[in-house]
Amino acid sequence: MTQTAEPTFYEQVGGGPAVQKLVEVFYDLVWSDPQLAGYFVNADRDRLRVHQAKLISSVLGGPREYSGRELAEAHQGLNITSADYDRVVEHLVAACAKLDVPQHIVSAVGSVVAEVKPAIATGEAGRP
Ligand code: HEM
Repeated sequence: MTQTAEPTFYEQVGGGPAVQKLVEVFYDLVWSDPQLAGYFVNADRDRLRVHQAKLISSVLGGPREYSGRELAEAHQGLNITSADYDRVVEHLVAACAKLDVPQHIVSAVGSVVAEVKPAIATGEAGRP
């Protein structure tokens, strides 16, 4: 008996090279945004790209090899505000649009991103 599996989102967007390109375009937008650049002054950008690509690929049903820190731990102490979080999500959506990621996949990623917001955007209360 054979069953044709639906291609995963990972396969639908074009696999590893497409995810890598997405991460590149995404961080180009984030890092050149004066509203956000300050957060990344001390960040190891190469490691960030690698971990983000693995995380996105796993979210899209690709190889699950994310080995970075838990998101709450990775962003702890950065005091990321809700507005800045939303701004990063805008850049992620813009990067998806630029690379013609199908809308149903962008929506699915958007849901995941909304779910993890409380773990990442913890800075509001601490802001002057
Ligand atoms: C949209 C949801 C987000 C996801 C999925 C995400 C994902 C990640 C991942 C996978 C890492 C790497 C963790 C590691 O290397 O162990 C990371 C680190 C980091 N993220 Fe995010 N992130 C998000 C939102 C944000 C936002 C909104 C900001 C700032 C405005 C931000 C700033 C940073 C910084 C500065 C680091 C590096 C921390 C360090 O090197 O110590 N992230 N993020």
